[in-house]
Amino acid sequence: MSVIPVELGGRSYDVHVGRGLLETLATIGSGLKKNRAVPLVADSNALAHHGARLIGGLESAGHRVAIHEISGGEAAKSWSQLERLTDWLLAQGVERGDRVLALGGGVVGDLTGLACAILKRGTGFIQLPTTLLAQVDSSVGGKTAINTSAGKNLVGAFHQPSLVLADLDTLATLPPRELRAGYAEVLKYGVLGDPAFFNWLSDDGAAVLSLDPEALEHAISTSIAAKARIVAKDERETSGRRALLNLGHTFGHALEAATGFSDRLLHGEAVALGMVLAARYSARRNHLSLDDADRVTRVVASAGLPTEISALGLDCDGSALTAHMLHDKKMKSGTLPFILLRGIGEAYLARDVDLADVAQFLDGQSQAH
Ligand SMILES: NC(=O)c1ccc[n+]([C@@H]2O[C@H](COP(=O)([O-])OP(=O)(O)OC[C@H]3O[C@@H](n4cnc5c(N)ncnc54)[C@H](O)[C@@H]3O)[C@@H](O)[C@H]2O)c1
Ligand SMILES: O=C(O)C(=O)C[C@@H](O)[C@H](O)[C@H](O)COP(=O)(O)O
Ligand SMILES: [Zn+2]
Repeated sequence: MSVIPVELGGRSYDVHVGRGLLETLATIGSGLKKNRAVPLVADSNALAHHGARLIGGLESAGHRVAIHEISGGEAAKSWSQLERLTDWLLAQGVERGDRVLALGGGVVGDLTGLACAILKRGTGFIQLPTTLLAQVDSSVGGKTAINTSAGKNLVGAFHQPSLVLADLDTLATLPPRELRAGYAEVLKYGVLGDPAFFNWLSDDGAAVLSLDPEALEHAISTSIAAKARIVAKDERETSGRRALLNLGHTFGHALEAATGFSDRLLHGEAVALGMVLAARYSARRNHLSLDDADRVTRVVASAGLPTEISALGLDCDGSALTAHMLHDKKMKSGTLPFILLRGIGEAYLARDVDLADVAQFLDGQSQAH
């Protein structure tokens, strides 16, 4: 078991990583109240597989639990689900000092986090991530959001949880495709800032994907620690440091929009392909060697993640993809910075990228393979 602090002054919290954690929630200083039922917002699959351990542990400690179930992936990050959830939390009589539990992947975490950010202008919540992606990324750092018809995560807030429990036992029931999608965000930490981690993943990534206990814990703890360090320095993405966590996302979010936020392309898959595109675009600008761009492509491909736009069967061209990027939250004074690479482990913010050139590059990518 390891405990990784996220240092944010008065809003600091710990991320616990280990096995059998869900059943111990009530005993690890979680601040849950006993005067009314603990509100649990749960992904339906996570609830079916792991709810009993969590609820059993809470009930043995004298808590009652009220459950709000959410089903259905990315589509649940919507205004209608946000309204349903906030109405339910109000009906439960939730107070600001309570702790709402979010059990599930990034979808439930993002939705619950946003509901808690706006409920009574700020209500406490605890992240109980049950996907690899949520454990290494979305449960940490306080970005919360829903999607709108204009694009991805366009309505949201920064709202930190008070505790995160990443229970590795939950990953045993995760579909292989979801595990690979989460692995894309693990790879991201190596590509953006940690060449030794990238090399380790290139050599031992298969052990992570086969849920080897030691490899898994190392990959997850290293990823969380990397994210915690960045978030502690730039919580609200103002200095440019946190924007590096967006590596692969400028391309990725546009691809998610182009595929209608559907199961055709999961968020992690879009990030994987987006990282490959960021590496190839960096090479096009002669900032990254072709050899390093190929290394990124190979490590993504060897995890069974997508590396070619052409395989998506999109019916839109490069300029349609760059049009989606115009809503990107990094946009400043009409210019969109891109996270590009000078080397593996050396991401930087490029503020001089011409979107017309990106569109041309994307057209080339769609035809190249
Ligand atoms: N806030 C952030 O910083 C941040 C970071 C990265 C990603 N995200 C967001 O996270 C979302 C993606 O999250 P995700 O990949 O976890 O997807 P998800 O929440 O949709 O979960 C993926 C699938 O796994 C199922 N599932 C969850 N836990 C399970 C378990 N233990 N066993 C079996 N099935 C299980 C779910 O029902 C769902 O079908 C995207 O919306 C993305 O934008 C946010
Ligand atoms: O925590 C961050 O910062 C990230 O950028 C992590 C990303 O993996 C995540 O997908 C995030 O939600 C994207 O943020 P957005 O600001 O581009 O919506
Ligand atoms: Zn992401």
